[in-house]
Amino acid sequence: MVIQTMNTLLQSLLDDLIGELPAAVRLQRLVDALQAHFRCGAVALLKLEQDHLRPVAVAGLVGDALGRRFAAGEHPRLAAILARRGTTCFHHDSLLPDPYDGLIEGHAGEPLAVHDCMGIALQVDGEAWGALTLDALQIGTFDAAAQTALEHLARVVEVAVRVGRLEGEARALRGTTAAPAGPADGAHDSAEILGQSPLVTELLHELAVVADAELPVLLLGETGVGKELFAHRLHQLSRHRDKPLVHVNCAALPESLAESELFGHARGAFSGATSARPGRFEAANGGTLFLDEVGELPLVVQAKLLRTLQSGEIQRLGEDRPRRVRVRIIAATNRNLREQVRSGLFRADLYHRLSVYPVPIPPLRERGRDILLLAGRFLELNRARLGLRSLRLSPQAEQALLAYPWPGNVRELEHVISRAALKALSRGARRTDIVSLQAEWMDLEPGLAAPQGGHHAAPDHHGAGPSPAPSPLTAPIVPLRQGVAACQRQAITAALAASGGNWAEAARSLQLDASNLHKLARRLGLKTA
Ligand SMILES: Nc1ncnc2c1ncn2[C@@H]1O[C@H](COP(=O)(O)OP(=O)(O)OP(=O)(O)O)[C@@H](O)[C@H]1O
Repeated sequence: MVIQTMNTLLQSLLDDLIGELPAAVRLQRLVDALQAHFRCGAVALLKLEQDHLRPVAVAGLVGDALGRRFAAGEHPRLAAILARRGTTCFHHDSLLPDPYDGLIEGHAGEPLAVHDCMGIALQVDGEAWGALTLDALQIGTFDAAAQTALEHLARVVEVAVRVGRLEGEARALRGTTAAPAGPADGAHDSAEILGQSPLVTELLHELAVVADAELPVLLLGETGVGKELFAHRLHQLSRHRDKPLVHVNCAALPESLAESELFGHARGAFSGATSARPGRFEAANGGTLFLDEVGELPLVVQAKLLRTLQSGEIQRLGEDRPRRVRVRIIAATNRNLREQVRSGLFRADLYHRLSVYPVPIPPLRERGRDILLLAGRFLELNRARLGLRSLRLSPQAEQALLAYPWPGNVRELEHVISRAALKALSRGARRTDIVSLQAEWMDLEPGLAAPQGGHHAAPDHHGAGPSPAPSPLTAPIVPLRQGVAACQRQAITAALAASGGNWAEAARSLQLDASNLHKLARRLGLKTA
């Protein structure tokens, strides 16, 4: 790459500031330009959130780096950078551990070569915003001139962050986004929801739009896709975010107690009711009631729930007096509720009430490289929990994670990484090593087919985990048509994963016409619309 002079660099950064660019793209271009200008291995722009730093744009770091969080207290270099205003430089002989040990792209699993590192704290609107860090694999890259240049360029980065923030606020004021003011500075505004694939970005946008309406929302998706997380997100984005969010796990409510749990009871309403007690509806008054696993609600309770939704009133068990409640309902299920209605397990009228606004949450296998972002988060959590210097994925493990259909979704990914990290230790990895998790430690079933139905029709079972895949010799003989469908499903899922959920790109890689791909995906149950 041509090394730009300071003037041409400033010119192109200013052009980006003036131009209409999504804030995240502007920050990424900035980081790429800094990497080229300083001729360094890696650049990271990190946002300070409470006590940890979250990468919002990186260049030269492995794919999962964006999903990681670096606790300032655990990384003395980052703490030192944050503690002062100017450039902080660590020379190659510094003994302080580097937060990016093992994370530099192209240096998979090797300790970082002796290198220089510098960083600078960033302030926006008079407050600490985060930091910019640069790592070079060549000693002496960050001389006095480079350190001074970083001080000038850090001001441009601060301006870019501020412009992104102001643009976000302006959009919110114009009402082009329903999201309440949040970190609109180009950083991925998703609290703890990780994901940058088109499907997740679209979903977050949809949640922001629907959050403020009083409508009930029905979150649909396979087990472990994050329905609970998205329900919390909806509540946080709603105007009732200062009011309670009450979580009810309908699957854990015994039929005999369900009514009093939801609606409360009067003193003496049943034996053991020694005092009057409000139910979950009253507890959620003014806020949100999250009915998790709503498909498991007993039919008798479904009838009472329907009455409450229709009238906006509840009646405590053993009381005649109705009480008014104002509660926003978010329900979630991994069941196919329409199927449940057909088989008489779920009331059709309640289904219609709850499904005014159904929100399908895409399964992990359709989120492309989000798998690596999430893996990065879980790697970092395990690294800290196990007290390891560095925990990363081998290139083969990365590929294996991207190709696997994830029937248990994000929860399964979390468990796979934790298990593999423990396996690494049991195989003799030392805490001071850069530990690379190997594909074979993940115990991913080869050739496991994706569950049928895609995210629009949630599967009809709970906690689906991977079932063992038979070897070709022991595989049962299946009708050829069924075998071909399984094969097609797998190829489409893999292509979608590789394209980050982009159907046009997936069609190209499968050498299919896009409309034929859509038709085939619908026929295979991978898509409904
Ligand atoms: N996008 C995401 N970013 C970060 N963490 C996630 C994301 N999605 C899911 N998780 C994590 O995955 C785990 C499972 O998520 P959650 O319990 O919300 O799934 P669920 O769909 O409600 O599952 P179930 O249907 O089995 O109840 C949680 O630990 C959650 O924090």
